[in-house]
Amino acid sequence: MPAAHRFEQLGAQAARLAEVDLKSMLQADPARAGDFAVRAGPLYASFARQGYDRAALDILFDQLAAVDGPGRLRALFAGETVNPTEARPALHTALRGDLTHETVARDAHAQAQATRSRMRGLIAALAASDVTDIVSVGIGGSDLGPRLAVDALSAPTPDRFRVHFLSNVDGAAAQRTLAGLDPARTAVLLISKSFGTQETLLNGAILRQWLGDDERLYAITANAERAASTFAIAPDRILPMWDWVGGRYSLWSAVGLPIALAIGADRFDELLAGAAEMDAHVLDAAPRDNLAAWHALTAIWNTNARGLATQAVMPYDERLKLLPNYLQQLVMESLGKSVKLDGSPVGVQTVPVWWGGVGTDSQHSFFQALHQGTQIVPVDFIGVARGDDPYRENHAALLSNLLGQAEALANGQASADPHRAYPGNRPSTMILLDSLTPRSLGALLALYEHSVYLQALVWGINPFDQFGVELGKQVANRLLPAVHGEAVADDVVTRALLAELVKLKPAK
Ligand SMILES: O=P(O)(O)OC[C@H]1O[C@H](O)[C@H](O)[C@@H](O)[C@@H]1O
Repeated sequence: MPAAHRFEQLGAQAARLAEVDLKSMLQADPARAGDFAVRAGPLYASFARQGYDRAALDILFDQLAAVDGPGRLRALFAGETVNPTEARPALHTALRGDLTHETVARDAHAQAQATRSRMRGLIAALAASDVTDIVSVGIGGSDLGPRLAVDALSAPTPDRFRVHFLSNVDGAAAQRTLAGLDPARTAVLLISKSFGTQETLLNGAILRQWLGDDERLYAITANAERAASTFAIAPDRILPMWDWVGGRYSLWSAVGLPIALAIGADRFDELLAGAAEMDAHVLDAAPRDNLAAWHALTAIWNTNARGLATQAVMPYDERLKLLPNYLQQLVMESLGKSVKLDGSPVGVQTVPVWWGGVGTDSQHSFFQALHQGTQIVPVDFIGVARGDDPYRENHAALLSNLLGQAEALANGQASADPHRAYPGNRPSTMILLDSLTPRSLGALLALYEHSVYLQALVWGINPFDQFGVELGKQVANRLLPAVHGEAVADDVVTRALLAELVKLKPAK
């Protein structure tokens, strides 16, 4: 059956269920609470509050079968060219496990292992030195994953190194990062797959000058030549990346060095092991027992059957507050496409806008709109069973808020006063972690990676390229002389704005 017909079938299911609300679906079929849930390693996820029923789920799982989900997962792990527009495999799974006997994946895994032993050597050398602070310079995939994992997994007071991140090209970011740091006790990591990223090159130049000494300057890159030529970094201080690892899938590689410095090499290995455990689950579990399949098909349901334009992610754990930022890149850079692999239009909606914030803070800002606004926003709630802080009453309150919000969104509450009525019927997925550890975080992030891959299969798009980010960079580069006042911009609006910038700039 052509893809267009499959999406029409989904639309018909949504139309059939349009007048049925979650509360009555659960009343009619209370076994959903147990049946619409999947456990995988340290994670448990409940999809019981999504607006599909068993018949609609059958159609959804048919979608995955129609695009050979299991076969295409094997192709990903085996190192087949799953990124055809750049003629590359995407072997992030080989960075953390050894799940295929194919030569390409085996070689990738061996290179990753060799690099991890070099990382251990570097960490040991830095630990034996006077260095107390690490500045990690990178942006996008060379920043968001390490930043999230360091924030999520660091002890309340640093074990050995204080790790700082510098990404924005705004000089204020460099100024703030460096304030209070001592160059003699700081090591700098320049992380850039391409070593051609403007932000990282400019900030790298600032940091190199500030350090005044190349000894504590390191690079993690797939372009060692450029790191050596532009920053004179010696080969023993350059760790490799490879073109078979996408930037937003790279925290498992040497890009994760800030993580390993912050939490130790053993715990970094546990993060990889947690991801590998999820990889094994996703590869081996039948579609109906497969957490990534459920998660991906839920996204397809909300986007294509229900036409929902945004998706929120709400971690109820302060340590996961950067998860929405990380997922915005992983999901939206991967799935923000409108053409299929063959260049033809997808013909249906692809990625919704991903956004979110930490609970409970978000309850006091935008949850009003989730409960009573006109837009239906599906939510991924993320909770952690065991808290690690000493404040047990706070953790109980946190969990009751997590459960309470999801329940209130689903069930609503009638009132004679329309201002005080809660319509309910607002869908959410609940993802629970046993505790926040390297293992569970690794599993959670790998789950999202695989969900993204499966969504891309259903839409027929390439989740591993990101040509959309290039044009803006090119135009910005062209405009640099005009910003310096050395050229005139071609575009009439840009020209007017540049003139206003000159007028607005206060004289010193
Ligand atoms: O690691 P780099 O080559 O410096 O790239 C950093 C980031 O910038 C690019 O523009 C892409 O949008 C990202 O996918 C990438 O992670």
